[in-house]
Amino acid sequence: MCSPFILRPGEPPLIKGWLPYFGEALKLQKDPLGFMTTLQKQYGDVFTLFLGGNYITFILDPFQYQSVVKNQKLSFQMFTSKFLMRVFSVKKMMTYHDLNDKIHTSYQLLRGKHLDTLMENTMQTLKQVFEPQLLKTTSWDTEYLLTFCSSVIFEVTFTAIHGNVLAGDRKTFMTELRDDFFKFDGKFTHLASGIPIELLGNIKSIRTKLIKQLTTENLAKLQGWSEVVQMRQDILEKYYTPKDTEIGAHHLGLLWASVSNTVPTMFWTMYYLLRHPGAMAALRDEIDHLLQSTGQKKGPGFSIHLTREQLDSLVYLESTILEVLRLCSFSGIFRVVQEDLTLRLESQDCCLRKGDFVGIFPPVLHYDPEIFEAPEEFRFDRFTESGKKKTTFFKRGKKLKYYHMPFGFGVSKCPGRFLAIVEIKQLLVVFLTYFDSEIIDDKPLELNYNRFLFGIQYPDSDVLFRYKVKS
Ligand code: HEM
Repeated sequence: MCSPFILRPGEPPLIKGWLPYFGEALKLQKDPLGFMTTLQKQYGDVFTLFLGGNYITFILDPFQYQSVVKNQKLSFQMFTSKFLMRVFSVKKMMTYHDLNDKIHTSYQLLRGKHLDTLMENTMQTLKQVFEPQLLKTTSWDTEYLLTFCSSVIFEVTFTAIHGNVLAGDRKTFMTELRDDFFKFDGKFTHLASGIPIELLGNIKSIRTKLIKQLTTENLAKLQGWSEVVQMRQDILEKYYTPKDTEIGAHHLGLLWASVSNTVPTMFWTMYYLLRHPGAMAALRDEIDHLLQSTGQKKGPGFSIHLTREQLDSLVYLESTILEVLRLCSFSGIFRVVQEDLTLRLESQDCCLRKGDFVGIFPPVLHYDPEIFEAPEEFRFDRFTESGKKKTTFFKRGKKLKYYHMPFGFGVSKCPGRFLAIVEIKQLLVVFLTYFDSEIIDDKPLELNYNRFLFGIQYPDSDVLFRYKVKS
């Protein structure tokens, strides 16, 4: 869009703010939901916001999302290529569009029977992580909850997807990689918003180090790559020479996608359970019942084994995770307008300009009191009905197709969603079966909106909790 900006007929109302470049970004970051719902009351379900140098037309009515999903002239690829370049320094996606398509085909290896193998690997790593604890006496261990979740999720996910480090170096390798990863991840929104990496202290050298760890040569030192990494590598080798470090940048992208949202989801799930003993007790009951009905006794060592179907039968466990995602996801879903066009919505036609963005902001849906009663409250059984999974939610008396969108939608829907949920379920089953736990800092936490528009939000501080092997 050219400046000074003059609205053309058919274009939605524009809210520019007074700050050059940032526009309304600071207000949105301070209170994303409050700000968006105020604008919705004032301007309706369709309006354009000027944010960080971009014009983004938000469509807030969930019955209109379909028009965005179906429109072929709204591109996700253009959005994602720029993002990969800024954050991970992956350059080839900008020019080789078929590379993106090929990589997408590899994501089928994150579901179906392939997921069973990933689950097996996850259980093996959980065993490695927790077995030493189980052999300890029953004294309490005190830890920070976010630190605990980051460490376990990083190790479990990295090992399931990228493989295992040969014994000996394993712990040192994992600790160093994890620490570098979270330092890099801490500056992720800066990078995504286009701040040059040179202005971010030592992040450039940390990113270079991470990329190097994941180049062809170093990846080859890991054992048991998942099928998705194997296929990604095969595809990349057709586009790059084996020594090209950009291969490592692609793998860093996958590592980031697999860890960065799973960690805060795990954190909030544990946190809500620790602060809601009724929910914790209901989940323990559900898990105990399943273990009994599958003839599994909790012995002294680590012996649980559950299939995917058995995990899926834990409806209260799943509902708890869905509820956490509803409360803590502040992702935006974006598409780039490829040419001037008119989006036909039920209530109006909406003219859009080439190069601008269309955005959907699911938190407005997730916190809509017409869809979710008392939306601010954590209700672990919200996604259950008569002991079964609940999938029908209504607005204006009409059944909603989209009511829960922490994983995005359409072409960009998260391909790792099944793995993320299974992994969190496995960790919770292990943790609730073998350990008693208590929160120590019983202070209420808030979401820190540093990553608003990008996934699950982190808490504004860490909290202490303690756990011990059940006697
Ligand atoms: C609770 C955990 C997770 C959440 C909330 C989450 C959420 C998301 C969201 C919102 C997107 C972007 C959608 C968009 O821009 O429209 C995405 C993309 C992606 N996610 Fe996840 N994700 C999670 C875990 C995982 C895991 C475990 C993996 C494993 C590999 C993964 C792999 C990916 C990939 C590869 C993409 C990019 C897809 C593309 O380029 O189209 N995610 N995820």
